[in-house]
Amino acid sequence: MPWTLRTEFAFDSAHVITGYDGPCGRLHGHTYRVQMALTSGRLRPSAHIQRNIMVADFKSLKWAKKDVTQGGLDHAFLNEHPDLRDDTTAEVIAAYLHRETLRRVRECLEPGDAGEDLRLKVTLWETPDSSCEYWE
Ligand SMILES: Nc1nc2c(c(=O)[nH]1)N=C([C@H](O)[C@H](O)COP(=O)(O)OP(=O)(O)OP(=O)(O)O)CN2
Ligand SMILES: [Zn+2]
Repeated sequence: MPWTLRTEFAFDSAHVITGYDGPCGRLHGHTYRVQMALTSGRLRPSAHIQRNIMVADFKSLKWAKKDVTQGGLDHAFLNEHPDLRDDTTAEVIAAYLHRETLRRVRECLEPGDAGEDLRLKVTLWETPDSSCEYWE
């Protein structure tokens, strides 16, 4: 694929891995770091520009850094999130970020463009030395 768009951001959230026999089973928080890598075989317009000059708008990959009251994951209690609930591992959060980001990117495509060439890899760091990658 000719283009890979990469962007990184962070969000701060609290969580409990429900049922975990150890410290992660108690309420605690992380500054999660995320890298989104979106590969594409062609360039497209975005919500802000009509010419075919973007893989996707960087803004569309960074929705999760918004406050939880604005639809993101910042300053959230992740266990209250309807897509996460008890299972707030890095694996489950990374899969959710992947699913929701691709849904949002596809929602912005022009009629007739299914975005079959788009491939997304999400890397989520829960701590500076522990991360999870999710891609299809
Ligand atoms: N496969 C997974 N294992 C663990 C996860 C996870 O999401 N997936 N999460 C946790 C806890 O949330 C914990 O807060 C993070 O674990 P860890 O990297 O061990 O963090 P520490 O900084 O506390 O590590 P130490 O090196 O032990 O100090 C646990 N496991
Ligand atoms: Zn944790």
